Amino acid sequence: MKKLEIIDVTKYFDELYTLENISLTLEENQIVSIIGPSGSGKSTLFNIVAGIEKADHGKILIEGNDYTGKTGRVSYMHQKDLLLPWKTILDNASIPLMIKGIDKKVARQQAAPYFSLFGLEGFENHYPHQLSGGMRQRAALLRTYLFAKDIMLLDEPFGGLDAITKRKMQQWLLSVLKNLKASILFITHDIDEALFLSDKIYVLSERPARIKAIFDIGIPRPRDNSTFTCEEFVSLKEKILNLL
Ligand SMILES: Nc1ncnc2c1ncn2[C@@H]1O[C@H](COP(=O)(O)OP(=O)(O)OP(=O)(O)O)[C@@H](O)[C@H]1O
Repeated sequence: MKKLEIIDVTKYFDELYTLENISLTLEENQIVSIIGPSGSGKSTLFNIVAGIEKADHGKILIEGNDYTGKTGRVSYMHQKDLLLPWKTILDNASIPLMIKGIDKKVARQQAAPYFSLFGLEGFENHYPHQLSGGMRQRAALLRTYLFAKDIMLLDEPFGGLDAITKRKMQQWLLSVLKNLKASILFITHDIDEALFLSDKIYVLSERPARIKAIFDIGIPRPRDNSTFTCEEFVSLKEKILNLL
């Protein structure tokens, strides 16, 4: 099933031509990555999907319904985790439920069962500064997930992490997705990351961003460390590198 369709989206910021006829499809339970040069318009595209920014032309369909310009349907996580430093991890995770009008106590009760799946069990009452970088990102991912469980927009969620933590987080994300039904649109500058995680990769051009190429990633799952050196991975990586 098509969870999300971006149809022919064009965007100008005054004279600045940013997105040119972008169309993209995210199927249910897929991870689709977007790779493109800095400043090409990837975050702008996410803002349009989230309804925060208006497109000059084009549509956003979610499960076939028109969500162009509407907020609140998909969850969205930025590179900087933005956990509130004065709130515990449990209270941070409860925020999206409270935004939806759920009482604080009930929100905590609903968020708590996810802590073990997100590798945060025992840290419910800790504050963000007491957690490692990877744990903070998992907490931010949990908070994002609790806002809208089925469609998540992740804008370089592991961009600020060291290489080893990043690799662990990618593996963790794939394993956790076996238990959570979620469709993910993922922005990254990291080709290895895109290839490791994705079912499909869209490569964007310099601004105005056009779709330069679309790759279906048939690398078998489950993926593990050996994925990074398999023939298909290496050959796709070379093709993408040549496009950027
Ligand atoms: N609100 C805005 N007003 C004017 N220009 C904007 C606005 N938001 C973004 N831009 C411009 O649009 C272009 C695309 O920005 P955007 O942040 O979407 O790129 P990006 O591909 O996400 O970049 P990066 O990979 O560096 O995060 C940039 O030139 C940026 O300066």
